[in-house]
Amino acid sequence: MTELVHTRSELAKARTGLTGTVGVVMTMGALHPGHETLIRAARERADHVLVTIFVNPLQFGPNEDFDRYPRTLDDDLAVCRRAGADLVFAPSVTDMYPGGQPLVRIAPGRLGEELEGQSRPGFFHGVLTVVLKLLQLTRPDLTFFGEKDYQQLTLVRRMVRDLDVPVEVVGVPTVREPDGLALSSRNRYLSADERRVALSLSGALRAGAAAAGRGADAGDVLAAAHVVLAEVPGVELDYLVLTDPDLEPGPVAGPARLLIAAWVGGTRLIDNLAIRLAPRS
Ligand SMILES: Nc1ncnc2c1ncn2[C@@H]1O[C@H](COP(=O)(O)OP(=O)(O)OP(=O)(O)O)[C@@H](O)[C@H]1O
Ligand SMILES: CC(C)(CO)[C@@H](O)C(=O)[O-]
Ligand code: BAL
Repeated sequence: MTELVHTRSELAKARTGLTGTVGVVMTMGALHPGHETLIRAARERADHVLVTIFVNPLQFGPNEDFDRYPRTLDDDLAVCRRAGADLVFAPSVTDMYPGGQPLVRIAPGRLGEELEGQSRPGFFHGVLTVVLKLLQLTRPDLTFFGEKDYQQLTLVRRMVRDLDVPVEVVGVPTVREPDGLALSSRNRYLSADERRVALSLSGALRAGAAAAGRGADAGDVLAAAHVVLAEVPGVELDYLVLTDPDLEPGPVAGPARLLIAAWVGGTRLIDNLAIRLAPRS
């Protein structure tokens, strides 16, 4: 059975009933099979699974899609039930931020200002602040994050390490459509034509990975990815970078990560792939 609670006092009461280990999956709702995979991963590792559903205003910029972000609680509950969640916490904005906008926020540091943070100022302050609040409220042993949001996963790991938060962060590989498109709640904004255009993001990443497999260096990996993007009109590239797997600055060799963000019509999409470069000689 999946119990639904909305307030922090209901959560506190329901949480005391969860004996044994607890795994938490944090989401903004509009659940899809990517989220379901996170819930099932939590199911395998923990005695109880708690899902949070909260569209966090703190991580949206003034011109972003907070108001139109899909809110589909009934459908989301069906997904949670099917995937075996025990408890769903779907608070209101007032319940999460009873004093209004928090004065104290988590500062994500250098990495929080790059890539997603450069295009979405304040984004990771908002994400890490709500993630820490949800960790305090739910007190899990394990928490599960998707590799689709790779920089977010990396920063959550860093926060947990740097601030000694007593939780294990588990990364879950990206779930894709059969044609390669990374599942994302924002995919529902795409028209059929835009969806075809959006395939060039994963196509570019795959072309980069294939070039690396043929022994290409970092420059040629990026060039191979750019070729795919150049073939498809309608993609407005934000960034395409090849970086260290921990997103540390400096030259890249051996294991690496290729990350992309682009606009397709009015929708901003992200994706990434693990790449193995030949070691530097
Ligand atoms: N395709 C996917 N594969 C694996 N994990 C995913 C996938 N999509 C989302 N997740 C993970 O689910 C969690 C909640 O993400 P969120 O609710 O923002 O969904 P989303 O699809 O990323 O939404 P959006 O389109 O708004 O970015 C995050 O840890 C995210 O990385
Ligand atoms: C982690 C998160 C639930 C925080 O609002 C959100 O950024 C998301 O859904 O990835
Ligand atoms: N999927 C991460 C949350 C966001 O894009 O707002």
